[in-house]
Amino acid sequence: MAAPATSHFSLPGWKPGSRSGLARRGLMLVLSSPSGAGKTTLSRRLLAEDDRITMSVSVTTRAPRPGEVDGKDYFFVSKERFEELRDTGALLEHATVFSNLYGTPRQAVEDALSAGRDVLFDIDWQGTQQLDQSAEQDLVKVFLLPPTAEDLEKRLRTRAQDTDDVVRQRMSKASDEISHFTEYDYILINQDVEDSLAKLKAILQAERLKRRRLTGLAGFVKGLRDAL
Ligand SMILES: Nc1nc2c(ncn2[C@@H]2O[C@H](COP(=O)(O)OP(=O)(O)O)[C@@H](O)[C@H]2O)c(=O)[nH]1
Ligand SMILES: Nc1ncnc2c1ncn2[C@@H]1O[C@H](COP(=O)(O)OP(=O)(O)O)[C@@H](O)[C@H]1O
Repeated sequence: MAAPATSHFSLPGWKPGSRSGLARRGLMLVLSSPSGAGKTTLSRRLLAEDDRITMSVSVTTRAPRPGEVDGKDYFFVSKERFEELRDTGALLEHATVFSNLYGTPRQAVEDALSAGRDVLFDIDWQGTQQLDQSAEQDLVKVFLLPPTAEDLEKRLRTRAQDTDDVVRQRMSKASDEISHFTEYDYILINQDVEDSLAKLKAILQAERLKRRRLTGLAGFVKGLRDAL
């Protein structure tokens, strides 16, 4: 006998009320770019508009910029504390960027993923390579490019949070950073924030539908076929 029309809501693997429907593994969305291309801006917008993704808050030995909040933008730590975290395996990946140490706390990422949430990372190419080795299947790698070199410099200057020396240092590293674009799955030329955000959301939506992430799919399809 055919099952009642609503019975698929109780099929294994189907989460009632969830917009995506099927239970799935959380994914790890990485945003990398040369400094000033717009990672922080896009990350904030995405987090504000998508309640299924959590930011991975990195630890760093860099000094806070004006307005940056400890525990929200970064965990600002001493070099000694950073080394202790790194040496006790508390970091999922770590790298030196612009003479400062940066790393991703492991526990928060594992907790979010096991709760079925997605995690957003603003990390450089070195960290991305390390995540690729440990979590390739869960990783979605997006690289942002500035539309022009002039735009990049203007953005670094209008952010007005770094000294002239720091801006110069970041501009001179930009070409090296950009050379890693081939290691990424998606490229966004960040000319217009709204347009880039729409594209980033489209990437996320499509990646969430990848068959291999849908842990509830086999049970759902089995239930569906049994009912046919
Ligand atoms: N590998 C790695 N890179 C990080 C991490 N956190 C931040 N970064 C990168 O470090 C670089 C400098 O970051 P930041 O000092 O905030 O400067 P900004 O990119 O100009 O905003 C950027 O490329 C970040 O993506 C981390 O936990 N791991
Ligand atoms: N598409 C864009 N068009 C114009 N300005 C932008 C755009 N994206 C970001 N910005 C500005 O550029 C500066 C650097 O952006 P930010 O998000 O801090 O870059 P990143 O995190 O990659 O270093 C900020 O002042 C930001 O408001």
